[in-house]
Amino acid sequence: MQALLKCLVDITCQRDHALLDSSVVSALHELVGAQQVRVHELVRFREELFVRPRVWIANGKIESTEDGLTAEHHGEPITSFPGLVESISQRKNSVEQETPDGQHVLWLPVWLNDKVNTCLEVTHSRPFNGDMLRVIEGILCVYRNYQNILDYSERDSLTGLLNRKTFDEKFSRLLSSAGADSAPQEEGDRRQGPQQDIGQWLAVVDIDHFKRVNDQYGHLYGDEVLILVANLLRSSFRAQDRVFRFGGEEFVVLLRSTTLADAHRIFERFRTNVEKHVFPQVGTVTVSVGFARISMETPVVILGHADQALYYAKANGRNRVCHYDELVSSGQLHSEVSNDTVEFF
Ligand SMILES: Nc1nc2c(ncn2[C@@H]2O[C@H](COP(=O)(O)OP(=O)(O)OP(=O)(O)O)[C@@H](O)[C@H]2O)c(=O)[nH]1
Repeated sequence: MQALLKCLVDITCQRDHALLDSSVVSALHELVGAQQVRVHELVRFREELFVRPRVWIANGKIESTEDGLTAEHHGEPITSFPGLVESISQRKNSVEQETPDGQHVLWLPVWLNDKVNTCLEVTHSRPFNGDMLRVIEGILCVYRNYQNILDYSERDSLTGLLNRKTFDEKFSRLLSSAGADSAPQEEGDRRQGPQQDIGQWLAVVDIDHFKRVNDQYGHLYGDEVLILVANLLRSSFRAQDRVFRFGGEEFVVLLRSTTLADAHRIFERFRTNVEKHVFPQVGTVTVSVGFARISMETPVVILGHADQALYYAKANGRNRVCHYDELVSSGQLHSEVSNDTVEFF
């Protein structure tokens, strides 16, 4: 009883998804004597679902995959885990399986509004008995409720995108984990051509003449446009990219591990997706995008570069995508740090 209470206290004092995952893994390991506990995330890539371990316990030590910009690995196709497929397709809370080497594996999808983004995998040397299952199900309920609360504080209530507070908290961490990937290339790598020049990219997206939408159609239609643009953002980028509502009609996208040519193509595709979309009552809406490479500079500088490219796009016709380095090298923009965003960091 005391061990259970201690685990509940540990779980409910967390203010961060990664720490919450770790405390749930430790709790299940301790309370049911599980040999292995893993938290997986389900990632959709090219219409296929993949299972990617996020946090697990190995030899009594908690391990995790960093939420890094370089996290390109999609994981294993979900079809490699028949127990998980069965639990999701039959909308079960858990499915137990015995492996060929006599281990017992319990798959537990974390259902949130009929959707599963996360699941737990608990492995034990013995079959799970009633007491163990009751403890696991109780911890799973606390985990689900707490994930809901954390989601609520990390997300913008209108669009459901990650909010600016989350960006401020996470960007420095994402930058440090992207450090190695963003380091300047060696001469030998550079000779392989621009296709090898993989980078991480930050874009600031702003709806054009949004004030006119509010003034002409009212705030309710303005809000509807924000929600629809947020949906287009979600569907235009990959699961491992991150999209934030930064405030008002401004959004920030972190695009992971791609070349400059692809970054251009991806942001252009998003821009045309918005341009082609028919917004109820309002009709056509366009967006301007400024983007910059995520370098070893500080977050303020990187955000400032993307902002400068955005202002250039706004001042030069709107409904376009501009890249900071290209504007600087072509002499259209002078290299200087915008101080507009300094207050955030
Ligand atoms: N409906 C709605 N409007 C918002 C929200 N947040 C900010 N706005 C409005 O967004 C508008 C932003 O206007 P401006 O900054 O002048 O920019 P703009 O009209 O988009 O013009 P450009 O950016 O120069 O193309 C203001 O009218 C704000 O009131 C929101 O949550 N809902």
